[in-house]
Amino acid sequence: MSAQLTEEQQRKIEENRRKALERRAQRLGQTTSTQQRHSPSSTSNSSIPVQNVTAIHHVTGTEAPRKKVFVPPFKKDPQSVSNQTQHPSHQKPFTSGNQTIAHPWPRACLLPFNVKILYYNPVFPSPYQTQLVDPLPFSNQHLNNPSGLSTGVKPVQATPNPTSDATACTSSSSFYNRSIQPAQAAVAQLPSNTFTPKAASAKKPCVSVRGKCVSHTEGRFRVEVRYHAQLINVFKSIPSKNYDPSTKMWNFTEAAGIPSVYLKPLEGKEALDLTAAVSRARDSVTLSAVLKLCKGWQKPGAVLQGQCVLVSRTKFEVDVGYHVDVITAFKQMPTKNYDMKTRKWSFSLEDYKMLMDLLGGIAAVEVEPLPRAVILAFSARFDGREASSSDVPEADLSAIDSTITLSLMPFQREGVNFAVSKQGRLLLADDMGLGKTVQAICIAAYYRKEWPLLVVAPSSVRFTWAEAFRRWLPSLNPDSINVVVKAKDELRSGLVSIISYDLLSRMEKQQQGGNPFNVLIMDESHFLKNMKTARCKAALPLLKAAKRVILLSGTPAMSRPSELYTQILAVRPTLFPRMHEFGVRYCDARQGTWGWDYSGSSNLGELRLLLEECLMLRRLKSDVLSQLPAKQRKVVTVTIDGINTRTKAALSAAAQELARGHRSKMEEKEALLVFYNHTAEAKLQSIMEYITDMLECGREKFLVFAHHKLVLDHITTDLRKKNIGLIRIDGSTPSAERQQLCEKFQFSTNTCVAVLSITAANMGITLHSADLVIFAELFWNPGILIQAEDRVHRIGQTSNVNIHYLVAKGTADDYLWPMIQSKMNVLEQVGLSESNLSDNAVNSNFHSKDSKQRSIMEMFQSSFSADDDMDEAVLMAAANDWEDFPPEDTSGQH
Ligand SMILES: Nc1ncnc2c1ncn2[C@@H]1O[C@H](COP(=O)(O)OP(=O)(O)OP(=O)(O)O)[C@@H](O)[C@H]1O
Repeated sequence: MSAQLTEEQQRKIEENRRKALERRAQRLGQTTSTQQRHSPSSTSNSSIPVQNVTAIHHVTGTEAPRKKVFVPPFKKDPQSVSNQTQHPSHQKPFTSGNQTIAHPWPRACLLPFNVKILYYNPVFPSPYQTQLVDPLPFSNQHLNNPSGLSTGVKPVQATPNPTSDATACTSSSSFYNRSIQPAQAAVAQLPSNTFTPKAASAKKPCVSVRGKCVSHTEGRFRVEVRYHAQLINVFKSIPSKNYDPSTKMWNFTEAAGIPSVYLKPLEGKEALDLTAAVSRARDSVTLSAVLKLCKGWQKPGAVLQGQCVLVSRTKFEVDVGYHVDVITAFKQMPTKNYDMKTRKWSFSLEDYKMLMDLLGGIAAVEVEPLPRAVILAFSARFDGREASSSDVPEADLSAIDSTITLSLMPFQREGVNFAVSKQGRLLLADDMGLGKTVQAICIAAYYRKEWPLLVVAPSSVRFTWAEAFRRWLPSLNPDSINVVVKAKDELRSGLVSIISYDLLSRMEKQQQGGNPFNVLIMDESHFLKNMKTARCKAALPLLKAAKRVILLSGTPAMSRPSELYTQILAVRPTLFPRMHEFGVRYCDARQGTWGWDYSGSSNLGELRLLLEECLMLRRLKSDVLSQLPAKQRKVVTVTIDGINTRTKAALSAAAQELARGHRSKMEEKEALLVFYNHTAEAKLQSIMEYITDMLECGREKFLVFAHHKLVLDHITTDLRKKNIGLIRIDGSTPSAERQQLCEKFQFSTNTCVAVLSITAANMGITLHSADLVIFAELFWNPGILIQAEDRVHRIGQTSNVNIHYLVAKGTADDYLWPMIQSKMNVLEQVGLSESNLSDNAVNSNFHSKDSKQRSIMEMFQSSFSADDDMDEAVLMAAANDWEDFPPEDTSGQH
């Protein structure tokens, strides 16, 4: 940096700084003395904020000339600076115990007029940060001050914690890392017996009420202070207030963080003393400081407010109205850029520090700095050091099954690299169908030595996960995969456990007791979006304990940024330890009568950049279309565990009947149909569960194909109950209506689902506004399935198409699916089917190893072989007729 600043630039900076100081001094009616202090020959005081000069030194990288050595104005000379931190008179305790100390100062002088209180600047800490105070994390930005008591204390961003935020804050030489942890600063650098109450009161003639913040219950602090009517009004205005009759004290949440306060008096002994008083001890602070921690704080005298916003990985923009000094400061920045269209100035991040210093010196203007999280995340760029490389290093996957590593598409491999570069903590937000499962398994396998692994997923895909592990990690013993299906099942019985969110919330006790799952995959992690839900409450302790956290969601936030908060917290707890900090910056937080409203959105571009830098990887289909097959089929293993005993009995009777053999071909077909029919009934619940999950996962438009009227009716009724917009086309839909229905689906945003009969709606209609087709049931003729798939996979489709086949174990699907697969492969070989099922979707586990079942399958194949001249209309009629039978007759006799 220093190399880039010419002498002329440095002179201008200095001149501008001096002008600003002069203006401020004039306002304070102290022009003469200030000017004296800033005369080039002066080596003592200055009213420029501490950070300004130190920051400039940092930027220039040169040894600070003597004349620039800044001495805080409340010090008489440099020697007194050391007095501030080392003088024995400061080494007495401020209070004894938690007693409230009555103070003789008049209330109106809670903060003396000549005390200038600045944000603690986590970015450019000054050498005087021994004055930092951690007033508990009382940090409560909700502390509002309608009484008008407030001046002077400004809420500050939390100090970065370099140790806890290893990924973002990697270099100890970074100036971010030099900042002092507020609490530590106060404790470490101020002797515990810094100040006596007597001394404090003697030196603070302007505080009428003195109190302190102390821990109350977990997550709350209370303010110990004697009665003060105006103060009570302030307390009452704080959303998290609570009055505890037993202690007769008010307590508040340690909500959104302002963990430190930096008071910097302009001049005068009182001011000095106040600063010292505030610095007393980590849990003790003048109450005035508490009262000033309000959102609406303004720099005294500031008439123009502005904001810094990150606009790219290397640039930030300052959004502020016109002010001549501001423009002058802007023009001094080496990387300045003015956009004529937006009329905004932007700069490279390495200019941030210098610019903020200059702007800080302009009293009439207050510019909100970039959030702490942004500064942490992009620390190397602020430092002027280029981030080592934007390329993510290649992870060594040699220890992982080659079945998976060799199958990864290039973008999936990049996903794994990204995850490893983030130490296995990430939110993988790839578009739906891009293979998040395969990437997550590969990432988890990279950390295999740290297992046990827990997968939490929507209940409809638990078994699909188990199948995926078997498919992709053949080295994993299948017996070590434990799908938890009942609340009383042992959660930790396998090396890999798979559980649904809902079941997890019913197993809380068990989880708390056991060893942590070091590696955690949370599928459809937006299920965690609401902190108050049971599923989120159950997941949070697991997330806290896990070393690796792999969140998967194609739609991490469905409608507002606040939905991202818990997911960010899960992956990077130190980024925004408190919701309020996140809410103010990205959710346009507004205080209402009943508390804060975080339902809005603000600074979204910056949020995206931040997430991408720290924890999130998102690729859209359009980004990787060239790597994708046009059609991607997936087998979703659903369970029929929840079916009633009657259906279960009927299903097994049908299976037995089919296995009995010795029958005519006609009898065989009938037996197969009965089995097929009972399968439909058995799958009803899981079909609906899967469709519901798809909707909850943000699938906006999709097709559901089924064969039986029973299934079509069930889906339609259930979706209508849920107020989901749908169209239905089956054999009874008049041809004249079909086109209308298709147009409704294509063009209406409210129509989400097309419920279609496999046989009646597999041709002649276009529904390519969707890119997902779900087959709730299978059908023995793959040609018909392919035709049905092509309702979305046709000219006009710009995306790749996902096809999900719902297959239930222990049903006719066990036989139908392999048959469909082999037939599709035949079709593909002759160029009639576009993607190879065995490559993309089929799991070999669907080939039953049971010899008896194999023979049934063969029978199926022969019964429904392409050569068979069976009249499908007859089959269909038989299948549909079946529904008219009362339950007791559905045991296969019809
Ligand atoms: N590299 C690959 N090789 C072969 N098949 C793949 C590969 N990646 C993904 N697939 C297949 O693509 C289909 C979709 O993948 P997957 O279900 O993991 O996507 P997803 O991103 O989790 O989708 P969703 O968000 O809808 O759950 C699956 O059948 C999967 O087996």
